[in-house]
Amino acid sequence: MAEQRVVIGVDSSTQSTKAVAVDIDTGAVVGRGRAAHTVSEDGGRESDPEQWWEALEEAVVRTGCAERAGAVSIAGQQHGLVTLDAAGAPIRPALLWNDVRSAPQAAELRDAVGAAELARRTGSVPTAAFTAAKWAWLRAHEPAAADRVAAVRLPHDFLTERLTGEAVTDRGDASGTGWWGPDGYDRDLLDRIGLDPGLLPQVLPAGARAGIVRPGTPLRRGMLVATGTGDNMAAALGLGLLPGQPVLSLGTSGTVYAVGRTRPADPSGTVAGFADALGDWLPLACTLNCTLAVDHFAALLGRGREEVEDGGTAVVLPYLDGERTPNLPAASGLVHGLRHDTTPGQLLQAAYDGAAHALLAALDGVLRAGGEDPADDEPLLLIGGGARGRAWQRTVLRLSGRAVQVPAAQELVALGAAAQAAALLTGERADAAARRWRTAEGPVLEAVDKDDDALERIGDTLRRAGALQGAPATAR
Ligand SMILES: Nc1ncnc2c1ncn2[C@@H]1O[C@H](COP(=O)(O)OP(=O)(O)O)[C@@H](O)[C@H]1O
Ligand SMILES: O=C(CO)[C@@H](O)[C@H](O)COP(=O)(O)O
Repeated sequence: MAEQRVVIGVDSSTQSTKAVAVDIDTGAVVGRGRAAHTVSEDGGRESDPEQWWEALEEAVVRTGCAERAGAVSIAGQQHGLVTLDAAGAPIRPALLWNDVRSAPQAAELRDAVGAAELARRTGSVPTAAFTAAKWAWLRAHEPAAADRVAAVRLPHDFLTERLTGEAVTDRGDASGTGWWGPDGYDRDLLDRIGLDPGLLPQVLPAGARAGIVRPGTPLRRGMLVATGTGDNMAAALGLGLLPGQPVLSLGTSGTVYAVGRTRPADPSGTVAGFADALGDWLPLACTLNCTLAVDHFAALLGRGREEVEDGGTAVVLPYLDGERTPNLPAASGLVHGLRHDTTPGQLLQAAYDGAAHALLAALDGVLRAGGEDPADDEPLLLIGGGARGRAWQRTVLRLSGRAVQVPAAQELVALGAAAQAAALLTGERADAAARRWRTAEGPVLEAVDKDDDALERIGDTLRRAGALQGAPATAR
C-alpha cells in the first residue's frame, strides 16, 4: 500500500490556534489540534506572541502528524503588530486587529495623505485595525519601546520565522499593514509613521517556500514550510474560492469577502482592498462585533444562543468593542425601540441582526470592488465558528435574501494553510488543491424573502445614533 502523504495547516487566530493534518491525495483530515489564547480586555486588545508559539507547538503535536508531515504552513489573524528585539523576543504584547486605541493615528494618516490617495496606493483607507496605525500609536505612547524594536512582524510572519529562522511574509497578509502596495513597501508612508523598512520581512511571491523547519521545534527538522498568509486569505484558499463567490465568516470578527480580478480601491474605506494569497485581490469588509458580542448579549439576557424569537421593533447595535464597519471606534452597544411587549428572544434576535447588518450591507460593494457582478446568483458561503449556529444561519438568510451554503468542512483557515503546504509538494496552486479536496461542499439553504423592514430599522437607528456613537464611550 502506498504511504499516506500528509501536510499540516495552522490557523493562529484571535481566540485560539487550530491545526489540521490533511491527506494530500484525498483531502481527508487525519488529525486535529487546538490550544486557546488569552486576549487582554482592559481597554486595549493585546496577546502575548510567546503564547501563540506555545499554542502552535501544542496544536501541531495534537494532530499526531508533527513527525511525519511533508510540509506545513501557518495562517494568522491579520494586522497585529508584533515587535521583536534583536534576539527575536517580543518587546511587548502584540497589539491586535480589534484594538481601537490606534483610531486617532489612523485618522491622522487619513487627514495627512487623503483617503483616496491611500486607497490608490495601498488598496485601503486605514482604520484603527491596520498595522500602520498601531505602529504610529506605539511611537506616540511608548517611544522607548518603539526605539528598541529590531523587527516588526505580523502574527503569521512571527510564527513562520520561529519555525524557519527566515524573515518573510506574503502579499495577502502584507496588504493589511497599510504600508504595502503592489510595488512593494511604500517608503513614503513608512517614513511618515517613522518605521524603518529594514525592520520588515521580505514579501515572497505566491506559492514560494518560506524555508525549512529548524531544529528544536515539535515538527520534524527539515520539513518544508510555505509562506502562510492572513486568516481571511487562507480561508479563501481553503474554500478553493473562484472570483465572484461571496463568503461570510462569523468568528471573533465578522468578515465578508470575495476573490476579485480587479484591484480594489474604495475611498470610503468600507471595503478594504486586500491582496489574496495568489495573484488576485480580496476586497473585504470587517466588523469587530460578531460571535462574541452576540454571545455576550445572550448571556446578559440569560438565554442560550438559539433562543431567539421573531417579531418586535427592537434594534440592537452590538458595538461592545467600538466598531470598524461602520467606522465608529468610540461606539458602545445601543438598544433602541423597546416596547412593553418586547421579549428577551426578540432582543437577542435584534443583536444577531445588528451584528450581521453592516456585513450584508457591504456585500454588493465588496463584489463590485473586485470587478465582480453582485447580481450573479452565487450562494453566500457561510464559514467560521458561528456558521453552524441555526440562529446565525436564519439571520443571514433573512438579511441577505441569498441562498446560503454551509461547507461541511470545518477550520477552513487551517485547511487553506494546509493547501499552501500541499502545493509545495504537488506543484499545484493552493486553491486548486482545496477544490480537489472538495472543501466547499455542504448543504445549500434556500433563499428567503429579504427582511427589508429590519434592515431599514437598523439603518435608520444607525443614522440617528450619530452623535452618541461618535463620542468616546470610555476613556481608553
Ligand atoms: N454553534 C455555534 N453557534 C454560534 N456561535 C458559535 C457556535 N460555535 C462556536 N461559535 C462561536 O464561534 C466563535 C469562534 O469562532 P472562530 O471562527 O473559531 O473564531 P476566531 O477564528 O476569531 O478565533 C466563538 O466566539 C463562539 O461563540
Ligand atoms: O481584521 C480582520 C480582517 O481585516 C480580522 O478578520 C482578523 O483577521 C481576525 O480574524 P479572526 O480571528 O476573527 O478570524
